[in-house]
Amino acid sequence: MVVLSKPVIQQFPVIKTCKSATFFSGVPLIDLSRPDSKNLLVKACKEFGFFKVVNHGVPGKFITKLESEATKFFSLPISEKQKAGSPDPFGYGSKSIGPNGDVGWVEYLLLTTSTELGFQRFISIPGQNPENFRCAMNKYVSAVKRMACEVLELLADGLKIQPRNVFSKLLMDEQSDSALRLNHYPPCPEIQGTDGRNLIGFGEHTDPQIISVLRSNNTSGLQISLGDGNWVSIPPDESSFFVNVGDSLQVMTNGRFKSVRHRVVANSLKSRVSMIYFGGPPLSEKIGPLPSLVQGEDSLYKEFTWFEYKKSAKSSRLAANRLGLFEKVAAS
Ligand SMILES: C=C1C[C@]23C[C@@]1(O)CC[C@H]2[C@@]12CC[C@H](O)[C@@](C)(C(=O)O1)[C@H]2[C@@H]3C(=O)O
Ligand SMILES: O=C(O)CCC(=O)C(=O)O
Ligand SMILES: [Fe+2]
Repeated sequence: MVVLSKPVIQQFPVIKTCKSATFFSGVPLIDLSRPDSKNLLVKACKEFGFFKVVNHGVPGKFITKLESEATKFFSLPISEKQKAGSPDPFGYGSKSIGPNGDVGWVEYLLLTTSTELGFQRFISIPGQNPENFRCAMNKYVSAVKRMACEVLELLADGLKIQPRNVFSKLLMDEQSDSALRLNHYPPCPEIQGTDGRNLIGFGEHTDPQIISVLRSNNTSGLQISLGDGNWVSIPPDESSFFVNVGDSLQVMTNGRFKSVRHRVVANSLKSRVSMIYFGGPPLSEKIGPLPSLVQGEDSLYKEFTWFEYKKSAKSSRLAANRLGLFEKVAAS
């Protein structure tokens, strides 16, 4: 008996974005070697919650090494990749994102950066040298974390708040709950010629953590919401990093910085590989608007621990407004 499966386009969410072929030219560009970057950073976080970083100090060889380890992993047969375990919360996932029914044209590895646990998954995978992977991941994560901390310290300076490590200390903490995600979006030839319709690779969402640092190969796909209902496509740049403000930083800055809504659409011809570092606080850390940022204004959010927020995020759909539950109701 021949079993005919439904075309991909009928199995995955599609969106209509006629303007996806034109790239957005307004992405704030932050040159970390320039002395004026702190003010530009603050402006970018207020306006978009998103920016591109150049002169970032992350050695190119760390980037290429981890990308090649990721590519090697994704080219293994599915039965081998599944030996990394399912992503509950750390492991290999394909087409399903999170525990609540979200799907996308993507496969990924989700790993914790904090303990050996992140690498143990690789011990049993034939064709994957765990030591090479561990080394590539360690070097990449340390360098990206250093850059993320520099950005966070410049942001504290730009906001004129003290101490300047008020945000970065959360990532530097030994207990920091940070993660690394390696995403692979295979090309999807079926969508070619399906006029203005795009297959969802990773559906729209905001990142719950403090800051996310994304690097991808030169394949397009990332889009951000401008907050006015319009979505724009981000031109890929393999030598730069893209940074997202996460929900926790939006809360700590009492809404000054915007946690950017973003998504990825699949490409019909080229494969996209992205590597995202999610800088999160320790699980027991209390997250709330910083007292120095609520002087003379209302505090917009209730305080929560990162554990509480993660728990609540875990039971939400990808596109949910997760911060809604923690917003204070304005007094009338
Ligand atoms: C649908 C989900 C996937 C996610 C956990 C969640 O329940 C809601 C938040 C999602 C997200 C988005 C950013 C990151 O990719 C991620 C690792 C995170 O911290 O929150 C994912 C979660 C996931 O894939 O488990
Ligand atoms: O893969 C990408 O380019 C972005 C994915 C993303 O937003 C995420 O993993 O949270
Ligand atoms: Fe994201």
